[in-house]
Formats: sequence, C-alpha cells, structure tokens
Amino acid sequence: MTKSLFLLPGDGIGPEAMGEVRKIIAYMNAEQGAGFETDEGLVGGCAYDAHGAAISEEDMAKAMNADAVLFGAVGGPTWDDVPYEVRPEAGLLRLRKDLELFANLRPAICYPALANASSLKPELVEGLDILIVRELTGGVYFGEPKEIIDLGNGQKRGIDTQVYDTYEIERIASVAFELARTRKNRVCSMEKRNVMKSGVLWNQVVTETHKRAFSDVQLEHMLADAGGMQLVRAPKQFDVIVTDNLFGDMLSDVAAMLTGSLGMLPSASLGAPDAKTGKRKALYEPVHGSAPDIAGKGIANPIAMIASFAMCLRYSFNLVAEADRLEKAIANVLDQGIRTGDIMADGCRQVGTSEMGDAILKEFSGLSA
Ligand SMILES: NC(=O)c1ccc[n+]([C@@H]2O[C@H](COP(=O)([O-])OP(=O)(O)OC[C@H]3O[C@@H](n4cnc5c(N)ncnc54)[C@H](O)[C@@H]3O)[C@@H](O)[C@H]2O)c1
Ligand SMILES: CC(C)[C@H](C(=O)O)[C@@H](O)C(=O)O
Ligand SMILES: [Mg+2]
Repeated sequence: MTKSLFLLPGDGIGPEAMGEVRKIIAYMNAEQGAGFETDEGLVGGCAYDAHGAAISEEDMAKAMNADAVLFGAVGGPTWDDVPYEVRPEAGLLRLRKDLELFANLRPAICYPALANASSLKPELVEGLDILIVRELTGGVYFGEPKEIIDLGNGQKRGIDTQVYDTYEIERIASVAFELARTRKNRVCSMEKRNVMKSGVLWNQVVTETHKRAFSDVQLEHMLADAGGMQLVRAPKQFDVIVTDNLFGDMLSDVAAMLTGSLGMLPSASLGAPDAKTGKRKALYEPVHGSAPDIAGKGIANPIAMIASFAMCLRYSFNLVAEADRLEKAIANVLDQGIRTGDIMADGCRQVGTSEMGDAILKEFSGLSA
C-alpha cells in the first residue's frame, strides 16, 4: 500500500533539515520497500516569493489529501515587511486551522548523552521524558476580533482575543489523558484561571472530562506562570502537560532548552480520527524556526526534523518498530559523541547537518539489518 507524504521544507534551515529526512525516506523505499510516495510544495517566505501567498491553493489541496505532511520551518528577516496576512507564518497557521490539527504533541526527551548540554544541572534533566500537549487551532492565535484599530486621537489599539469553547478543551484534554495512560499516567493542566475567563472554563472542562472518562489518570492543575517556573526548577516532576495554544508555544520552547537545544525537539500535529477510516490528518514539524542566523551554512541540527519523521512513522503509519529504531539511531549517534554545533561538548566531534544525517541513517540501517 502506498503512503503519501507531502513535503513542505519552507525557509531558512527548513530545506537543510528536510534534506536529511529525504535520505531516510529514500533508504526506506529502496531497502525496506516502504512504499512512500513523496510530493513537494512551497510554504512560507519562498511561497510568498513565488505566488504572493504563504501557501498556494494547490499546495493546500495536496496537504489536505496526503497521508501526512512533513514541514520544515518558515520565516526570516527577508519577509519582515510583507503584509501581515501573507507573512510566512500565515502558511503554517492556515495548514493547522484548515486541516483541523488541534492536538500538537511536543515531547521533550533528554538523551543520556546530552545531559551536559542543557543549561540546567545534569541531574535535573538526566532521564527527562515529558510530553507537552498543546491545543493548536484555538485560543488567542485565531480568536476574533484580531486587529489594530485607530482610536482617532493619535493612539492605536492592538487587539487579540482569547476564545475557547467547551468542545475544544474537552478534545485536547481527552488526547492528553489517553496519552498519559500509555506513559506514567499523570497529567498537569496549565492555564491562568486567576486572570482569564477562558482559564476558568479550561480548568472546569478539564476537571469534568477527567471525572467523566479518565478518573484512573492522576490530574493536577497549575497556573501557567508557575508551570514555567516548575519546568526549569524540577522538570522531571511532569509527565504530560496539557495547555492552550499560546502557553503551549512558550512552554515548549522552554522545554526544548532542557533537552540541550531547540534543534532537538520534534512535534506532531494531529486531527481527529476520521469517522469511517479512523485515519487522522497529520503534520510533523520541528519545534524550532528557520534559524536565519545559521541558515545556508550547513550547520543546523537536523535531529528535530528527523525525530519528527519518527513521530510520523509512529502516528500516521503505525510503523512503531521503525520509529523506535530511528529514535534509537539518534541516541546511538549522540552516544558516539557526534554533535552539531548547538549541542557540541568537550571531547565530542563536531559535524555539519549532512554528516549528522548520514551518521543517523548509517546507524538506522545497521539497526534495521
Ligand atoms: N515552525 C516554524 O516554522 C517556526 C517556529 C518558530 C519560529 N519560526 C520563525 O522562524 C524565524 C526565526 O525565529 P527565531 O529566531 O525566534 O527562532 P528559531 O527557532 O528559528 O531560532 C532560535 C535560535 O535557535 C537556534 N536553532 C533553532 N533551530 C536550530 C537547529 N535545528 N540547529 C541549531 N540551532 C538551531 C537558532 O540558530 C537561533 O539561535 C521567525 O520568522 C519565526 O517566526 C518558525
Ligand atoms: C511560527 C509560529 C507561527 C509558531 C507558533 O507560534 O505556533 C512557532 O513558534 C511554533 O512553535 O510552532
Ligand atoms: Mg514556537
């Protein structure tokens, strides 16, 4: 059975990181008969340059119809002055919204070899394995009104609106509880019910969802600012964190640094299972951005992108053994002391993007043999 993958490498280091995933796909097709069919499109600044939009209608349709989308990164200073509606990031937000990818899974795992690469003490992060479940299609990212209005007195007003309906909170909480059951069975829900009405509702709905269907899972509530503090004070206290779109964005960047680098964090953005086929729409993307400061130099860490492909193997194609092997290959390469610049440490060997990708593929093919 063919498996369709739609690749959207994007801008900056996106194409560099995606190149390393392309090698793994080619290997799996040639050596394992994996049957991946790939197609590619433009998203972000490169799409704006080509079509005047952050993603074309044709590429949106391809993303809709693919079994899974692999996304690199978008944005950069080149497009700082383009109109807000067509800025590079709008392409990613449209994909998330139109494909209804409401559940963003952002695992933060500290590989044993990288405990020293974190800015925290090694004993705080050694063995870290947390999962941030970020709501991705609601909240202040999409709430209306969203505008800048002229007050006519020389002042302007910028408005964003945080909106959450019951069903949106219920479905993301359910995903978090279900995933917790496959892990350490603990969920911490983060909001700011002390200042936000949407936080009050979030807290109530998570509590009710828990009581109704998931009372076997341990549930804790934390104010999101305190949650940020706890993430850097004692990150290993967490198993699954469920939170809204904006808090999830910020907390996952914080979690990334626990693992050593933003270049390490993968993510999966999933829709609801189709009523007939059970298949979910899905997009896999690293948590990092286009890293304009290092783009084009061949030094970006491709691990977040490769680990995002491992999540794709697991969640979109149920290729669990292959996903495990690819993650193991990453861990082994790190154990061998091979490092890109962002995770470089004394006594290790510094390599570029392509060498890191090759080392992981070599290890992956060895484990698969
Ligand atoms: N999913 C996405 O496409 C996405 C995510 C975040 C930011 N962005 C966009 O990217 C642009 C740059 O944003 P930013 O600089 O705030 O965030 P960034 O994630 O691009 O970079 C932050 C820092 O982390 C480093 N870094 C990130 N990924 C790395 C990797 N794989 N290997 C080595 N180092 C890495 C960068 O060099 C930089 O110093 C902006 O236009 C932003 O909107 C896009
Ligand atoms: C690029 C941007 C729209 C995006 C977000 O804010 O969601 C990014 O920061 C992320 O974490 O995926
Ligand atoms: Mg972010």
